[in-house]
Amino acid sequence: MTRIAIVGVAGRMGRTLVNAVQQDDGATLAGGIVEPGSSLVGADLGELAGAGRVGVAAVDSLAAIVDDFDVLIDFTAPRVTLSNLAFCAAHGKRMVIGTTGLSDDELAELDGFRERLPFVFAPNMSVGVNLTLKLLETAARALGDEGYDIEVIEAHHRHKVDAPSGTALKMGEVVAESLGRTLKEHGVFERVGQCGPRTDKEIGFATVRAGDIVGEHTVMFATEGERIEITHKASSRMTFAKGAVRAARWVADQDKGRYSMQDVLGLTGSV
Ligand SMILES: NC(=O)C1=CN([C@@H]2O[C@H](COP(=O)(O)OP(=O)(O)OC[C@H]3O[C@@H](n4cnc5c(N)ncnc54)[C@H](OP(=O)(O)O)[C@@H]3O)[C@@H](O)[C@H]2O)C=CC1
Ligand SMILES: O=C(O)C1=N[C@H](C(=O)O)C[C@H](O)C1
Repeated sequence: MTRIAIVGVAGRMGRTLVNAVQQDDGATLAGGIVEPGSSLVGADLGELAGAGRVGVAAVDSLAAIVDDFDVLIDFTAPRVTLSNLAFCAAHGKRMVIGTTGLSDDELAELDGFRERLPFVFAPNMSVGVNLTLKLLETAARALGDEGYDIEVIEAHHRHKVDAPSGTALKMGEVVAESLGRTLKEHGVFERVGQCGPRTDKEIGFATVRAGDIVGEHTVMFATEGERIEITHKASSRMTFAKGAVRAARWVADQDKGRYSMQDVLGLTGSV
């Protein structure tokens, strides 16, 4: 039985994760962390998540539950996640990280933990998106150098704080790598005013923020006379949460290292 603690347990993903852990026979809910000083300290995690009383109270520090859990699931914010990595590395814990919006420097800092603890880091934990990454690799190899323009379009709820989404960036990276390009050189993240026609090799990104959209991603391959669109639509956060719990059970048996959802799902290859 994997003992799981959830940080950011009052958030959209945190609450969904409580339900996902409760529904998983191989996992047990060992703790939940809210922001320091939060009025939710002491609240029952199940009641917080609308899952009924579970008898585990929210705390506001990892130190308060350090002996209770094996794996920490973290869907919060970049600086919070990096601080939790340091804590988990120092205390022999494992992590599953879904946080997006890390800067290049923050990504380098995160990567530095690969020799200090086992952790899974993925911008999208759904099985569907991770399969889509494989489809994109195949499509890019077949179409990308044949005059097809590549655009990535994503839509999310009005509360999302980072853009483009981590998933959109990952999709762009997979396509770029398959074609020997980089997003640094070929990514186009803004078009406004007299920006001129598109160049052949650019990979464009477009972002929608509206209402309660859970998460939608399309990669378009367009040329004269036809257009191929590969789309994934999430309609419930439970798809991410179930993936994260699966990753937590998996990482509990791994050696130190940084892993992706491709590793968890056994989808071999470069993504
Ligand atoms: N990889 C994946 O599959 C997915 C990734 N995500 C990513 O997960 C992240 C969170 O998304 P979402 O749940 O929608 O965001 P929310 O804002 O709903 O949740 C984040 C939570 O973290 C809490 N928090 C902030 N600082 C701390 C701290 N120091 N200690 C404990 N808790 C803290 C916040 O508390 P407070 O409200 O008090 O500020 C909030 O409850 C985003 O980066 C998002 O992109 C989302 C869905 C799927
Ligand atoms: O913030 C969200 O909600 C989501 N974020 C992730 C991302 O940035 O890709 C994954 C999912 O699309 C939902």
